Amino acid sequence: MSLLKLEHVGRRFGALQALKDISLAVEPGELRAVIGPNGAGKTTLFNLISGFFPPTEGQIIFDGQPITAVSPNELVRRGIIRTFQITQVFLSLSVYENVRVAVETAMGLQLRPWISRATRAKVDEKVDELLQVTRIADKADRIVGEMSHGDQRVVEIGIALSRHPRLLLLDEPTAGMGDEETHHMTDLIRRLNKDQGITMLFVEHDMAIVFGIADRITVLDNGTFLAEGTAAEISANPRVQSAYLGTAIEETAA
Ligand SMILES: Nc1ncnc2c1ncn2[C@@H]1O[C@H](COP(=O)(O)OP(=O)(O)OP(=O)(O)O)[C@@H](O)[C@H]1O
Repeated sequence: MSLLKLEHVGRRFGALQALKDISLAVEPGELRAVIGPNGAGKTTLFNLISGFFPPTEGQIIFDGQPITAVSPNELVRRGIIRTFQITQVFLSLSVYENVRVAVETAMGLQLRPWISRATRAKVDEKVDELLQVTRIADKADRIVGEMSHGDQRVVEIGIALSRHPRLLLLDEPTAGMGDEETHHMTDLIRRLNKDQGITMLFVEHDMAIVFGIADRITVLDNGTFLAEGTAAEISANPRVQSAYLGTAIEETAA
């Protein structure tokens, strides 16, 4: 069974049809990229899946259940995690403290005046695990507000992981990053998908990343579904080339 399904989904904003008749299915364990030119509807698609607003047409199904009218908070509980949606990065706190607060919140401990030693040990263990997975343990004591943009986004992902995502939505995960940070983020996405089995949907403008790591790629154009397939299929698709990619693909292949 597909983890996520969109059936003829559309979204209007007044007279503007931002998305029209989008149907797609994401399988468990998939790493799916969503690409398209500016204004194609990628962010709108993420907003619909994460419950930020409902579709005006069609149906969204997650894990076999319709979620079209489910609130964002309930979707987080069910495992649809979008980085900015749950991100409460406290800039004045350290990486460790940020991840600890996230883990405590995910465990329902934030309002408890007192935490037992056993529970504290469990929290510490989970925080350590997340710092290891995201490979940011060596910066655990750094104040987040003083870190680079790339490191802050890695902390965001650590926080997202504390929620046990079943579907992780990443909106331009490498935007504004230098080469080294981009490499770290790309490697993290790949490891979370391949080693931890987290199903992911990511919007990305950097075609080298998209073609390098995505299992499948969905292409939107002007609010409509243009194509879907593997990197090889998409790069060979004449409709995609003429609508959008052309030179970007040639540059990536060169
Ligand atoms: N809340 C909104 N109210 C009105 N119009 C909106 C809203 N959100 C998006 N739109 C419009 O919907 C269309 C699709 O926008 P969207 O942001 O989803 O595209 P995108 O593919 O994410 O673009 P980009 O790559 O530039 O981020 C655009 O015409 C945009 O102006």
